[in-house]
Amino acid sequence: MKIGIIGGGAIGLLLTSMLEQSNHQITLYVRREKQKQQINREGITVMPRQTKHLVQAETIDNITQMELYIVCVKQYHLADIMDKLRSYNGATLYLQNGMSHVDSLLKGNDKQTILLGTCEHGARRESDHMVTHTGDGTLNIALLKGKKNTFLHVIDTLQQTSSPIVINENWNEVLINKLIINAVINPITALFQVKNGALLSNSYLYSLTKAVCKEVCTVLEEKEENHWPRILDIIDRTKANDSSMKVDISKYQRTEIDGILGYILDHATQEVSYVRFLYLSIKALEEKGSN
Ligand SMILES: NC(=O)C1=CN([C@@H]2O[C@H](COP(=O)(O)OP(=O)(O)OC[C@H]3O[C@@H](n4cnc5c(N)ncnc54)[C@H](OP(=O)(O)O)[C@@H]3O)[C@@H](O)[C@H]2O)C=CC1
Ligand SMILES: CC(C)(CO)C(=O)C(=O)O
Repeated sequence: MKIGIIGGGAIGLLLTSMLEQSNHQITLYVRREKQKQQINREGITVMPRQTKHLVQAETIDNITQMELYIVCVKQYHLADIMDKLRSYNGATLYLQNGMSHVDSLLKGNDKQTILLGTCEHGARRESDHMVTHTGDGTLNIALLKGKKNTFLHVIDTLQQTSSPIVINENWNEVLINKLIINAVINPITALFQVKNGALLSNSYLYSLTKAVCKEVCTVLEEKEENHWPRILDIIDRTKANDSSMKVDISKYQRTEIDGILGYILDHATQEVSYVRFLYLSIKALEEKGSN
C-alpha cells in the first residue's frame, strides 16, 4: 500500500518509523525543506533504543496520490490539510486530540473514507529527525464515514506495524473517551504547571479536577461515574508525566485548547464556570506567550 504520513512531529516521526518496518511504501510529508533533506539524509532515529529508520520524506506542497494518508498535525493545523485533501477519494486517518475537526470532516467530500483515531503512545520530538518513544500504547481506530471494506483494509495494513491496534465500532465513543481525559487533565496541569500526579496528591487540585470532570461529563451527556475512575487511573499511571498542554505553555507554544475545552464550551447548554475559567486562563497564557 502507498501510505503518506502528514506531519513530521512527535507522532508523525514515531508512526513513520513503525510503518517503515512493514512492507508498504511510506512517504512522510513535512512542511519544511530543511526537515525533508535531513530525514532523507539521516533517516529517523527513535530513542531510547536508538533504532534508525531510513524513510522517504517529501514536502507537503509536492503531495501526490496515496492509498492512505495518516494525518499527524496538531488540531489547529488541520484546516490546511483538509483543504489539500479535499478532492482526494481514498482513505484518511486523523489522529488528533480534541473533537472540533469532526463536524468539518462529516460535511466534507462524501467519496472519502474517513477514519478517526486516538493515539495512546507517548512521543516527544527531540529534533527534526529524532523522536523519543516515551510510552507504549495502542492506536484506537473507528470509521467515521465511507467504505467499510477500505476501513478493514487499512486496519489490516496497520496491524502489520509494531503498534497494537484496537478497532472500535463507535467513533464517538473513541473520541469522547480521549476528549474527557484531555479536557480534565491537560488544562489544570498547564495552568498550575504541575505534573499529572499533582492532581491526586494536592487535595485542592483533586477537588478542582473532580469539579471539571463533572461539568465536562454533563455537557457531553456522559455518566461521571463511568469516567472518573478511568481518569484517576490515567493520572496515576502518568503521574510523573508533563501533560502535552503543560509542555506547550511552558515553551510559549500554541495549545490544542480550542479543540478540547473550546469544543465543550461550544456544546454547553448551561453555564460551566470551571470549564470557562480554565479555557480563558489557557487562552490568556497563550496570548501572554505570543507577545
Ligand atoms: N505527542 C504525543 O505523545 C501525542 C500526541 N497526540 C496528538 O497527535 C497530534 C500530533 O501531535 P504531535 O506529533 O505531538 O505534534 P507536533 O507539534 O510534534 O507535530 C506536528 C507536526 O505537524 C507539522 N505540520 C503542521 N502543519 C503542517 C502542514 N501543513 N503540512 C505538513 N506538516 C505540518 C508540524 O511541522 P513543523 O515541524 O514545521 O512545525 C509538526 O512537525 C496532536 O493532535 C496531539 O494532540 C496524541 C497522543 C499523544
Ligand atoms: C493522557 C495525557 C493527559 C498524559 O499526559 C495526555 O494525553 C496528554 O498529555 O496530552
